[in-house]
Amino acid sequence: MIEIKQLAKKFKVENPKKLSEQEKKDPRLQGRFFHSVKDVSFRCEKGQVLGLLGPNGAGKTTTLRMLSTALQPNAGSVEINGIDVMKNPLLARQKIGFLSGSTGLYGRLSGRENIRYFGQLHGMDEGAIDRRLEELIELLDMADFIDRRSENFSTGMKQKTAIARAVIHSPDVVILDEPTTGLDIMATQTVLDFIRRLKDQQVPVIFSTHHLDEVAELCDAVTVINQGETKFSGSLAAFSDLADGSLHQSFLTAIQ
Ligand SMILES: Nc1ncnc2c1ncn2[C@@H]1O[C@H](COP(=O)(O)OP(=O)(O)OP(=O)(O)O)[C@@H](O)[C@H]1O
Repeated sequence: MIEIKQLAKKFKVENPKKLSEQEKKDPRLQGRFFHSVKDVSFRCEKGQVLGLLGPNGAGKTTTLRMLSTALQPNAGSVEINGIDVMKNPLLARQKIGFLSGSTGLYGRLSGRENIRYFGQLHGMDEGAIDRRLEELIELLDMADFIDRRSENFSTGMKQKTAIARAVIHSPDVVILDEPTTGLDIMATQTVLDFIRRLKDQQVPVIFSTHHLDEVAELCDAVTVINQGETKFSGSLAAFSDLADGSLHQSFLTAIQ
């Protein structure tokens, strides 16, 4: 189980001229600080998939980066199976698999070497890495390209490699930032099937997306954030009930 309560994160605005027109008008801009996340709370139980929704700039990536320990929150708490992530970041990192927006693969290494390297960083022995790699290569349909240098990978190949790398250590919780963005229909389906399999294995998955069809297909729970605040958090059924069965309309109702 993962629970986050009242998370907040502000960034110092180093150069106000670089802010977009939208950001200049955003009420989260207060003096020299932009309060990207002001009050975000949600909870994802064992075996649940939670979809994190919100318009561009709502604070989804910032929230997920705090969950994964990549960013230190200014306020609030994150707990994974009772462990306080902020007090135990090293332990938490063992428990979390995090796919960030930028895949950041080492181009000179093959897909397999990229994934293997992360297994080593997690302290796995070579036999365990090999076994898990074979499983992931099959699940994510990577056999055709896994031994090629990753610098020439397509977007889909990069994303699959990055997902495999994020979960090589069989984490207790998986956090995916827009895992299907830029993928073709088949690669998207492979990634969605992979998330479904994690759910079958009782691993909680939190993923951000702009695709409501993915939410309908996969999610048990939905959290909507807008301008850095949770606007809705509940079951998919409750989200659907916000409007007359159209998730698109539910989303618009939630952010208003
Ligand atoms: N390091 C930073 N410094 C300053 N502002 C930041 C920083 N990181 C994020 N922001 C700002 O915080 C806001 C929220 O950004 P975030 O990337 O979390 O949104 P998002 O919901 O993931 O958006 P999208 O759907 O477009 O990916 C944006 O206005 C962004 O410009």
